[in-house]
Amino acid sequence: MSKHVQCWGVVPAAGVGVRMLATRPKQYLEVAGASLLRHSLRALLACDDIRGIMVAVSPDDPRAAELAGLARVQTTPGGAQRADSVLAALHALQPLAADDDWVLVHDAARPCIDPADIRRLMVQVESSGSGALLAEPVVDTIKQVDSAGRVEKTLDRRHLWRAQTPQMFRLGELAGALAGARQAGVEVTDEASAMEWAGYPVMVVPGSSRNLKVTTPGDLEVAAFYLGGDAAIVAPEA
Ligand SMILES: Nc1ccn([C@@H]2O[C@H](COP(=O)(O)OP(=O)(O)OP(=O)(O)O)[C@@H](O)[C@H]2O)c(=O)n1
Ligand SMILES: C[C@](O)(CO)[C@H](O)COP(=O)(O)O
Repeated sequence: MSKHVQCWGVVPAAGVGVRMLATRPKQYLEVAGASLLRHSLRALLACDDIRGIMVAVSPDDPRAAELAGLARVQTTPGGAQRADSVLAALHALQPLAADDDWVLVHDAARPCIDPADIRRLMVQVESSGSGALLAEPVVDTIKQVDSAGRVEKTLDRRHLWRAQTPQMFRLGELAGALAGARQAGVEVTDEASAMEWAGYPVMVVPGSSRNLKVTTPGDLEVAAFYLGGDAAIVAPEA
């Protein structure tokens, strides 16, 4: 990153993890000796160019205390939807950062991200000047299906990519796009969708399939494989 424009991290970690069917929000499940959230933070913290990281956490969850004292990490209350949590974290960063600064938004639920892939995204964004996200080309044949289960058509996979995180945009533009989408009632499931909606160019940078989002119990086993450890079975809490 150039000297005057800084780079920050935002980690949405305020979800409930309904699809994980666990006894605690999935970002606090342990794999290979650390929570998913800690693995995700570790990868971002390995990038020296990231000045600081704002983590959006559930205000009611005492587990967020596990982040206390971590250098370069601060927390702020998240919101009802992922986009609300990201916007809350951007607002919390605004007193520390400039609108032109870059922000890398990375899901707490993507613990297997390789710091080398984060750096590749940063280099690409710096050289092109356009915001970008890590993404994976689709390798399957994809069907568009109607509500009755009838195939309408087969999509051209040469133009289809699976969005991952980190997603990297300028702080002011991203905050404006997310706030605008919310005000217009447009539901966005990632930062790139808000930026597309607001009319900004967005590029993809090829990522790796190891950067999976841990969504269901089976994903935890895959994450444990990549992180080189066991996935803890979380017993119901007293
Ligand atoms: N209100 C929300 C919802 C999600 N997230 C975060 O966004 C990331 C990706 O979201 P997802 O995988 O959908 O997480 P959950 O919403 O927790 O999962 P589910 O939909 O199964 O409840 C996760 O790190 C999650 O903690 C968040 O910060 N605030
Ligand atoms: C941001 C994301 O991880 C990109 O794949 C994804 O959109 C998260 O949202 P979801 O709740 O799983 O739809």
